[in-house]
Amino acid sequence: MITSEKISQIARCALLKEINLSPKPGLVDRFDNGAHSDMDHALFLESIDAISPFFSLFYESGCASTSSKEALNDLRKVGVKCENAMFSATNGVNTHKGGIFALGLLCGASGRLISNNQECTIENVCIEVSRICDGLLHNDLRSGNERCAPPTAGQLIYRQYGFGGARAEAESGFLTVQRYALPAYRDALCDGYSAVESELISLISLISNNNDTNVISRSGIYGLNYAKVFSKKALNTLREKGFGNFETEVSEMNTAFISRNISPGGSADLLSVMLFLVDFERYFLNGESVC
Ligand SMILES: CC(C)(COP(=O)(O)OP(=O)(O)OC[C@H]1O[C@@H](n2cnc3c(N)ncnc32)[C@H](O[C@H]2O[C@H](COP(=O)(O)OP(=O)(O)OP(=O)(O)O)[C@@H](O)[C@H]2O)[C@@H]1O)[C@@H](O)C(=O)NCCC(=O)NCCS
Ligand SMILES: Nc1ncnc2[nH]cnc12
Repeated sequence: MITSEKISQIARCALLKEINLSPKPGLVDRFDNGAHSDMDHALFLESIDAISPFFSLFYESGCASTSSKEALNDLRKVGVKCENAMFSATNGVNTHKGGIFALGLLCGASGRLISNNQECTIENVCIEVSRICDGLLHNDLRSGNERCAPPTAGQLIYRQYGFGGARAEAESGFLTVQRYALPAYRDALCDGYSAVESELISLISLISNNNDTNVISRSGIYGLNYAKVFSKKALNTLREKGFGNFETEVSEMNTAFISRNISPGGSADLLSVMLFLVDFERYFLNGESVC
């Protein structure tokens, strides 16, 4: 398979694994629609089909770029077209805006690494995303620099609380994923949990650490703190009482999140990022078969 197709397959696979992971608190999954009245599992599959053809375009755009700094503008042009395709497929529902942004950057950064013969490690691809996004938070969100009117939820939350959301995660080289989700995933696999169980543990560790602007826009700072505290408690339950009790607590968290309109969509996007990174390194560095 040619490289752009493989990158595209890894990105699509990350989105499919995320949406199929069930149960997930407050999020759409195979069991229910979480805190959402306008989305369901089938809509996410339609959205993934609409987005997938763009992943090879992000990759090729990264390959063609002459510097990290220059790459962002071209990637964003592909990103806007991809967002439009998503909105047409979902009748205007925002299923994957954050996911397109994060995975589009990762596909573009992969193109830059591979075309420059750099080693395909998780660390290198995250450093490249960080270089591509250098200055993004300041340039997009500093007062007077906003890219669109009316301001988006992300822009308003940055002004009010200073949380940088999807942009800050990308500009940091996905630090929240590297610091919390990946170690949780690897530890869980080492402890003998299945890949899917390990994905759920990673998601809960993301929710307990991520300043998800999607949670804040739907349920305020109260909702963010509630989500963090509840997911920390579930991780303690996992350590003290094992996976069965943890899974029961995740189901209780789902009911509690739904009644408070909490949807950790940013953490779902970061789970997709982690899944992309794991398969990217397994395939391109270690030569393992993935997806
Ligand atoms: C730079 C872009 C991300 C655009 O940013 P923008 O300012 O337009 O949007 P934000 O409000 O900043 O949020 C973007 C999405 O990022 C996800 N997210 C939030 N916090 C984090 C985080 N800490 N880490 C990672 N990702 C994060 C989140 O996406 C998920 O939630 C969406 C579903 O939410 P939902 O509440 O159901 O739907 P909404 O439409 O938001 O509200 P309702 O009306 O339904 O109540 C879903 O997309 C998930 O993926 C945030 O939504 C980037 O998109 C970009 O550059 N785009 C190109 C166009 C462009 O340049 N735009 C710049 C501004 S015009
Ligand atoms: N499974 C999911 N449910 C709701 N919002 C999301 N954003 C990304 N994945 C999501």
